[in-house]
Amino acid sequence: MITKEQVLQALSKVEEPDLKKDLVTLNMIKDIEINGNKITFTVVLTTPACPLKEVIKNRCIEALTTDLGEGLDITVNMTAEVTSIRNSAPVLPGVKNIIAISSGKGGVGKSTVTANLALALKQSGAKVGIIDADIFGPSIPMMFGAEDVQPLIAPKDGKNMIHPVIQFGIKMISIGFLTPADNAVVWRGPMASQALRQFFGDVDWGELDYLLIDLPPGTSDIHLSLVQTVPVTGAVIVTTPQKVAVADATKGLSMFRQPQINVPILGVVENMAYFTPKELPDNKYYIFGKDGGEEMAKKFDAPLIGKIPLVQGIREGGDEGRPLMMDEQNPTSKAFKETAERLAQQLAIRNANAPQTERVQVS
Ligand SMILES: Nc1ncnc2c1ncn2[C@@H]1O[C@H](COP(=O)(O)OP(=O)(O)OP(=O)(O)O)[C@@H](O)[C@H]1O
Repeated sequence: MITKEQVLQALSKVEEPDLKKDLVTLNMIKDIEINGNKITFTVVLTTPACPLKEVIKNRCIEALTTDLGEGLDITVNMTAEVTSIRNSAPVLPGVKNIIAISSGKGGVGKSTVTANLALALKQSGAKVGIIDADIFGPSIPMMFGAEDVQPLIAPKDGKNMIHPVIQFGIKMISIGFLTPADNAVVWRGPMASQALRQFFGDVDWGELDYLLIDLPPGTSDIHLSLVQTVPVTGAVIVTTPQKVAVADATKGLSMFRQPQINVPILGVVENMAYFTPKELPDNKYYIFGKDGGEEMAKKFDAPLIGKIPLVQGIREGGDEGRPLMMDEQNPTSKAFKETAERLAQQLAIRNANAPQTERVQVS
């Protein structure tokens, strides 16, 4: 008769390819049931967006067959619980990961990438939120077709809390929901920083796997307010391959790596990496230069997590308030899906290997 111990013994030979430890040590095997030659168990992955789901599943079956023989009836259920190192965080304990999305130069597509990555993560089964931290030029409400929506304000535990707007299954907050768009530009720096702090302290975010922060371009007061307000789990740098964009993105990357800030870089996204006309699908035109983001990632030893093409549908999706990821059949959605998977993967690796980021203290 097959025992639970034998099953665990076999599965302890399967390594999680990213975390480089076996599934049993990582506590990823749950609910083993054995009935004659029928074995059922669950593998709890570190993210529903795990790109290695099938690989891990097949390796489990292989390991069991090798150890316990052919002719087994094996059912592997794959589920996921997003990992977090924020368990005892004083601010937003229900939010597992806070991810800053940053760029150097303006207009490189940071908000577009944020919106589509959020949707790709959500489609994988994760709970996702966005803070539009671009107080001076908020674009998230428009990109999600939610410009006229006003968030609800309701008391919770004796305090008035803002409920995030929920659009396409993503919880979001933006200054654009709270003030008329024309007002935002005249805000002074300290007021903008105060608004950002309120997005953390006065919004009822509930439980989230990933909270994406769409930062303003450059390295601003808002960036510093962010790292002073919450420990940021990691940062993503968005750039086009263009020289000036890469030069500015490098400054952004270096800021997160400064010893007193010390936010891990989860990856670089090269946006507008190439253009492929519909009528010539095999041709690639490098309108903004070639591989600039990739080279930057290499130089700074950061993972390149995606190359997004320049596609009319991406621009149209943004302008029409329905990001391209809402159309899962669109061939370009694959680029965002894969980028989201690599982001989730890098985050799981980061959470397995490094402690909580410290909040930056003002001295
Ligand atoms: N891959 C792409 N293909 C086509 N258009 C794109 C792509 N990425 C972004 N865009 C378009 O480029 C414009 C700028 O994008 P977006 O607003 O996301 O940039 P940003 O870096 O967030 O800008 P800001 O500096 O204002 O914060 C938008 O019109 C958007 O639709």
